[in-house]
Amino acid sequence: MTAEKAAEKNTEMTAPRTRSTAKRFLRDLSRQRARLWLVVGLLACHCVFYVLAPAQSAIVVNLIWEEAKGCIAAGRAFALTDALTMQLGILTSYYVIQWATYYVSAYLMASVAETLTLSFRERIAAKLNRLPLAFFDRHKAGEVLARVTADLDRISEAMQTGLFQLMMALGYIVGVLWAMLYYSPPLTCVFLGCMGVCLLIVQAVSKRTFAAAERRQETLADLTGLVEECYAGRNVIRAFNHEGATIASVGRDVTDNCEAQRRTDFLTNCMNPLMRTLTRIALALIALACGVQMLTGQMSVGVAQAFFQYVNIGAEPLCQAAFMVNNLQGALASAKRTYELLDEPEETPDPVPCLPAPAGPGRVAFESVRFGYDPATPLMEDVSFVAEPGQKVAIVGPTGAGKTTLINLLMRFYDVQGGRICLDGTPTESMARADLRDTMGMVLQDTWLFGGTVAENIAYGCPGASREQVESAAKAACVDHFIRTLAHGYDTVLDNEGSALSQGQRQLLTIARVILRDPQVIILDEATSSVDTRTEAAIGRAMDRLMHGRTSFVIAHRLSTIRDADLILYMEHGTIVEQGTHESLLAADGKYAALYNSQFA
Ligand SMILES: Nc1ncnc2c1ncn2[C@@H]1O[C@H](COP(=O)(O)OP(=O)(O)OP(=O)(O)O)[C@@H](O)[C@H]1O
Repeated sequence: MTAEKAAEKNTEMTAPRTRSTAKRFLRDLSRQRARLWLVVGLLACHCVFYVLAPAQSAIVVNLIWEEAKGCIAAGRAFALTDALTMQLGILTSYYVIQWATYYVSAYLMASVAETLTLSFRERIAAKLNRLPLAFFDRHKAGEVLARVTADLDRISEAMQTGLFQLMMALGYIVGVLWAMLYYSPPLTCVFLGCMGVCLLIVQAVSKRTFAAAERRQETLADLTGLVEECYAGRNVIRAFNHEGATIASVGRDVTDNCEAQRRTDFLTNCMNPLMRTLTRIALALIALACGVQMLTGQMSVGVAQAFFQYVNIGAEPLCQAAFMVNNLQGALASAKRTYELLDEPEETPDPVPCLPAPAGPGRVAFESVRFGYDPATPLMEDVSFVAEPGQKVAIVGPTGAGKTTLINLLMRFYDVQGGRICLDGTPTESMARADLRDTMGMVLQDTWLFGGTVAENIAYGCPGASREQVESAAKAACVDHFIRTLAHGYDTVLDNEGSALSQGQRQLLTIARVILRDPQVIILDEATSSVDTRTEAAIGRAMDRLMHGRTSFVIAHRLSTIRDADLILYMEHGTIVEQGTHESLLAADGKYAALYNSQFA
């Protein structure tokens, strides 16, 4: 299949999609039907007075013409007659009404557009919270960001320009045709002939514009995703001297976006000169006919100039048609991408009614759990173990063994595909996710701090906590002393996710956050390798305090810290291949013993 045929097929396939997107978009828009009807009413009023103004100007011009001819014949000076003054007053009032109705309707349209954008943003924000983590595994942050920013901005812009102008253009054309038919039906037919040709061209081009605009938004999302990735990985890029390759790949995405933008702009701009030429031909023909009718006395000077004004008013929307169509097609392409995000399959909803999360004591049981990120290729086939209340469970194994996955399932970031996980005898899938997560506290390697004060960051899981509670959590996490050395102590604002803090300091703050939350079950991803020995000792003490009296899961990277664990799970290829205490596993002389001996022998 040639490239042109493929493009043709693509264009044919986009037509039904465009229609269904347009229908859905109109449904969303109709939620503000009262304000929209007001806009339509005001615009109709604006168009009526816009179209009446040339007719009124014909009366004024004819009066001036008659008065001027009378003055020349009588040899007197030109003076404003009462009739002329009154007609001039009426003409001025038409212009004032036109202006006022235009501005009020434009203001209302802007508010309709912004309210719609706001509702899309709210729906997307709520949706992002309901999407499973698998969605975020598949999509780059920048790509999602582009839908929330660039796509929604385009919809808003198109409504305020494209849709608004389209409604106004339709009003002008209807009014102008009515006025033209009143003055001269034959000349109106000339104008209608030109308009028909223009509309055929617009229709042919608009079919292609949707596909072009969709491609433009896609390339923009790819570019945003890549730039976001490069920004986040800037240190690694420099460390590996990959600046050149990175610039080249950004360059490729920029070129793709530029190409898509160029095609969309070309489709818009190529039509304008063509439309102008066609309308100029219509104007020339009409001017010729008006001249002949004036010379034969069939048309007055005032009517001729009014007719000319009507042709201009009617021609302008035709010249702008490509712009309006492009604008609206671009908005539809953006709306389609927004709906795609809103239609993404969500996490399975919490059961109704759901069981309350047990208040304690924190017994966790995995019962024949089966799971795979891709259900077709299971990672875990039959994972079972029990963590008794207050026990420390260490999870060890080579990289990619499934340690993090086990935690992801416990937190219900992903749902199990077989078997079940119970907390104090209650299956976790029978509880609301929020209730389950309330019982758990996580300290990850990937510490996350947000732009706010140190105190706010510690109180993230308990927004109502008092300053005393925050400070005592910080003391328990061995980070109080460090916080007091900061410029504003607990009120120091952390910028850029706390990037000015060291990895160890960030981890101590996240430990304080979990201590304050006081959960039943603790999950620790041990990450002490990147900190100095003093900080490591402080983190170790803080973690011990955190785990004291609570069921805890520790993803251990160094076996020295887990000799005292009540249960050690040794994992490989998603399966627990050995479980027991340190002593029993050493005695069994299996894989754990081999790993331990490789580290300490
Ligand atoms: N979001 C994901 N989507 C698809 N596959 C994943 C995802 N996360 C992990 N995996 C795969 O699942 C397997 C287990 O990964 P997991 O992160 O649980 O290992 P791990 O034992 O925690 O490794 P490490 O010690 O390196 O952190 C790996 O093969 C990994 O490639």
